[in-house]
Amino acid sequence: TRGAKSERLVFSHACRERRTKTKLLGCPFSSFLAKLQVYGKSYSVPRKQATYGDEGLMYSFSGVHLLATGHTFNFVLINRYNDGRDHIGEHRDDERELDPACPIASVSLGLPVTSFSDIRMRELVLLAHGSLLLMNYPTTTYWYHSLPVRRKVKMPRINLTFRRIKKKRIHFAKSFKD
Ligand SMILES: O=C(O)CCC(=O)C(=O)O
Ligand SMILES: [Fe+2]
Repeated sequence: TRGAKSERLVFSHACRERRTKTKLLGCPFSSFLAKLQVYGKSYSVPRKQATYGDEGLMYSFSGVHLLATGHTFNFVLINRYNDGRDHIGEHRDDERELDPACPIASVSLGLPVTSFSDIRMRELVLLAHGSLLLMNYPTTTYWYHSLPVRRKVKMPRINLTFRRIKKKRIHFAKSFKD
């Protein structure tokens, strides 16, 4: 549990709200503003950036060099919750085909009222519209979470979870189809 907690990385609008007890423990974003060069002049990049890609790959623009963190996703699961009656029960994303070394990146779009809870740590996280929740190992294996039914909610919400599925399983799925 301690390990799971210290590994969890959260970045969302929710982090700045008092309603969540979850602390901003770390962020995959650069801690400094990079300098870019435009027509020989140096400017601070007016935003934070994070990279995902094959380890060692680098993307450079205007004198800024972004090195990939080594995490790549090969699968995205899109959940559409039509209204507050659609929900997901308590679960862990610990399926065997998921590569546990790869974080799960969860992007929430739509109604910002949805909460995400850990049953053992009793934490509530507000997943705001546009928020990114990054679940690092071992969070994915140990962290229970759910979206309970909210009968008063009439608006839809979409959630995208970017994951990495082990290649072996992909081959298995292909041969199963044939
Ligand atoms: O919709 C969400 O925020 C959670 C989705 C989820 O936990 C899952 O698909 O495994
Ligand atoms: Fe999940």
